Amino acid sequence: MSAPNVVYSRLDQALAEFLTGRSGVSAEQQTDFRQMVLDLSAAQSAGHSCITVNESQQSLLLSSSLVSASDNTPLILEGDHLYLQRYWRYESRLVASISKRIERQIDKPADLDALLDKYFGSQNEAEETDWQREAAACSAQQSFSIITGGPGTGKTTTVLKILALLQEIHNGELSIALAAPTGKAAMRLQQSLMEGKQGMTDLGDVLLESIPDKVSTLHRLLGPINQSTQFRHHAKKPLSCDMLVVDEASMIDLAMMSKVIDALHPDARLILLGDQDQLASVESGAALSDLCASLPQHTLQLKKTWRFSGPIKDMALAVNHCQAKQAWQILQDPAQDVVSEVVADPVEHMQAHYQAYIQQIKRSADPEAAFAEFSKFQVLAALRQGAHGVEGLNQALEKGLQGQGIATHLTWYHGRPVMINRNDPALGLFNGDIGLCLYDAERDQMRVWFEQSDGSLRPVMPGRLPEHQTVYAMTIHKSQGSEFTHVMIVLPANNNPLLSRELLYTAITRAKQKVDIVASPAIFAYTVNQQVQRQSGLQTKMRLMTHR
Ligand SMILES: Nc1ncnc2c1ncn2[C@@H]1O[C@H](COP(=O)(O)OP(=O)(O)OP(=O)(O)O)[C@@H](O)[C@H]1O
Repeated sequence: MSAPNVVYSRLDQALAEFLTGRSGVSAEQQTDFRQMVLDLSAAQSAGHSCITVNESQQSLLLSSSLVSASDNTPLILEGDHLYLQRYWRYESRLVASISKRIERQIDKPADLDALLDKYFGSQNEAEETDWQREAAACSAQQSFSIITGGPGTGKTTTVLKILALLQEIHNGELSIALAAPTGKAAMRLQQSLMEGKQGMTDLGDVLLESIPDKVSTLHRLLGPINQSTQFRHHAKKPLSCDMLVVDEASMIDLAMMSKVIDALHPDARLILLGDQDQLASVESGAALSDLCASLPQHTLQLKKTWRFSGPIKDMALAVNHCQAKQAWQILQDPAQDVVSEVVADPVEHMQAHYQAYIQQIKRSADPEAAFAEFSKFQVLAALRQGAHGVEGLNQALEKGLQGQGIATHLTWYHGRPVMINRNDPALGLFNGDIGLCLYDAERDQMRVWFEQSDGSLRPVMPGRLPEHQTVYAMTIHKSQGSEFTHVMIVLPANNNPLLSRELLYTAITRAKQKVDIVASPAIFAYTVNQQVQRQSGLQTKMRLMTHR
């Protein structure tokens, strides 16, 4: 049976036709076979790694030569989970390499307790547990660990101390690599590490220099091969580092997670940092939350928030704990204006808050000043399409800006903000990077400016940009790994299966100072009550593997 409201893409249909034609099942079974492939293909696009099939479907599937329980057929049936071979392999490889890694015991370093005291202070039994210290103790003795926690819980601070502590143990000889899934996330981690290191000068130059602060994207770390989904580094040609730290790990999809772990030397350590309550990756899999659930002894959750307080934190917690009524009350609370409902027309609200940016670019074409204004406010929409989706909001805003003399009828106009949608390592641009198009009067040229990881700006000619889109509004998915001073969150007017608590939580936690929300009470409550359920066999496989 097909799931309600599923629209099958042409790719789903073509795959179903192709496989059914070669399935070898009887004519009367072909309709059911085709339906299963359609559902599997659509599920994949929706982020699931597999679908669950009942017993009679299993016997039908096993009567086809295209289905087996091992890896040499296009479809794999493992228990009641049906996979496309590729995703089954990613899951299996990931489980096998993590299992090998966690079997490796690291002896407790002799001076570990003293070093933990040095970096985290001594832990008195009567005091509440210092989870940062616990995370460090865990990571120092395990070759695979996950440190999770909401924004501002000290993940970066903790990892910096862990790196210093391990370098002390290893006489500064560990080769450490740092990475994040997107350019933006890499840049944020790099900035936090540089700031953190400035506060640790008493460690001495030699130790500080052994802690890297250059962060690369996962793509760049693995070494992309043009026109291919393969990388230069893999199990047979592993990365040379002794230790890898990956931030924003909730954004890593199953395929990438499997490739990253494959590319690590079997003796290398891995620390994943992330917030397991955030949205899972856009692609298939919810690898971080599956791994956290499967490996509690390797997962440390930081619980105390150091940066956030007040209504943004209260709102994020209420949403995360599925307390729709409390969250709505915070939104309506007249005693605070940090988190508020937008009652005006969303496009007018948006236009009003982009005024500072518009006035800035009218005054000058200085890219630094333009970025400073642009980064103060960002619209995050739940959906791509529709009047309240990214496309509708961007179009309506551009139309409004024409009245202010901004030439938005042109593709490239002075002030157009764009977001890159595809990695272009040769050009040094990555999915999620934001550029501002500014008119250079001296050259009589439009140039698009991008921030680099060291904070400097560089121009690129518009014609050279990889796939991109206008970005006054961006999807919440695209905002992962970024922070903005003030965000405006726009939910659609009608219920939509893409709405979820994780989506809203991710959007709220992007804001540093202020959150405005466009939503009816009913849509808001619906969103808070919906939870993303991703079908995957990762937890089952991990359980089986670790209990062998
Ligand atoms: N144990 C601590 N004592 C005092 N301040 C702390 C502690 N841990 C973290 N902080 C402070 O809290 C702030 C947030 O820490 P940090 O950037 O490490 O959090 P994070 O979890 O990495 O945040 P994000 O998810 O937003 O990247 C920083 O200013 C940091 O100095």
